[in-house]
Amino acid sequence: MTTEVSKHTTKDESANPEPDQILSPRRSLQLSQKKWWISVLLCLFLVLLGDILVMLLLNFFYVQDRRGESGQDQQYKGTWLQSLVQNAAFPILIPLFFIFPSPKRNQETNNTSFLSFRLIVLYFVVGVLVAAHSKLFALGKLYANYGIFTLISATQLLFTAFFSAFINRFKFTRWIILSIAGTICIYVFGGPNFAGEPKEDEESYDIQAWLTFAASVAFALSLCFIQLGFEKVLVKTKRYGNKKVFRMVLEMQICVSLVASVVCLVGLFASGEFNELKGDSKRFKKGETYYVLSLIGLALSWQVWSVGLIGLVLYVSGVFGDVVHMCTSPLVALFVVLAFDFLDDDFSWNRIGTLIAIVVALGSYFYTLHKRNKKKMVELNQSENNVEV
Ligand SMILES: Nc1ncnc2[nH]cnc12
Repeated sequence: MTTEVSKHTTKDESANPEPDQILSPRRSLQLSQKKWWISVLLCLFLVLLGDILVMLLLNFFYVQDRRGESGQDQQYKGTWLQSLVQNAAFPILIPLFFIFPSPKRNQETNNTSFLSFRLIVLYFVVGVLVAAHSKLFALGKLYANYGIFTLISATQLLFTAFFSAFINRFKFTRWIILSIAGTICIYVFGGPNFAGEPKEDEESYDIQAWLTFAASVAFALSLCFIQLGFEKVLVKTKRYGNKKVFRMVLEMQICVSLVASVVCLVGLFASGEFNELKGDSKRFKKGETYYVLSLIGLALSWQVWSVGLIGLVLYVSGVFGDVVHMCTSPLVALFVVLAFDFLDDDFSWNRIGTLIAIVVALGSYFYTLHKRNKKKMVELNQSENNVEV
């Protein structure tokens, strides 16, 4: 399988040995697999942290902004701003991009172009998809009951699996299928409450369904194209040799967010929403300073989430990234229950059940990854034995 688990040793690397390759191939593979597990766990933690912070701050924002009390039709406004906030804090990643190391320079990585035409097209397409799902999810959340939003947005994992099968030639194992099924149940039954829901007489389920379906498709496609970009396009620039390094995640996130932010900025001005910002900040219960601070906090939290998610796509796959994102739902709900006291929210039995189910859903995916790593080790041992004979 080529789409999952980085190819730990390649011909190119053996031609230009780095410290790892001076060790025996077996030890070197062991080390790179250990590094790979640490990277995966770190990205998983970033997705969890990002998901929790985003939902806490979004709830804070919608509790404070009193849009239902304004007397005008404010309920569905402010979504260009929300989608801009989801993407706009990417400049904080630029210093990190220069801090994180690139693979050591060698003949292959020396004379390489920074951007190729295909890479520019990829960043543009993914940027537009990200802007689209940011805007559509932001709108979908406001049109009706959040439980229905969750139910429909659970299709994002089905779409991701479907598109991955074609675009990334993703191979399913029975453990991955179990993990996907478990994740959908966890997401549907364990989700948090959301303070931006409209009053019952304002709910519009039809519009919500279409917006959320479209958002789920755009989100799934963006994950698959990001994976394709890492495996087939970014690799071809040869800037990173044949390695999967964290710098690639930062490059992808910075370039994609730049495009998405431009699209959202155009939307913000073209829709006239920009002129309403002053009124929005004045309506905020805690005052303008908290309005600005909550938006800054949201923008930073979205970056944490995105970097973790794109990291999981790089190290594992788009399907795994989505599984992790959706599995965080009950933990997000737990933090929302602890932090807010609205809608008689409590951590009910179904949520406790989904918390336990996370172990099964993530465990079965991890089992597949562990088996693949083990298979690589066995193959290496066999090839070493063959050489010795
Ligand atoms: N993937 C996603 N699922 C649900 N809500 C989202 N908001 C932004 N991205 C989302």
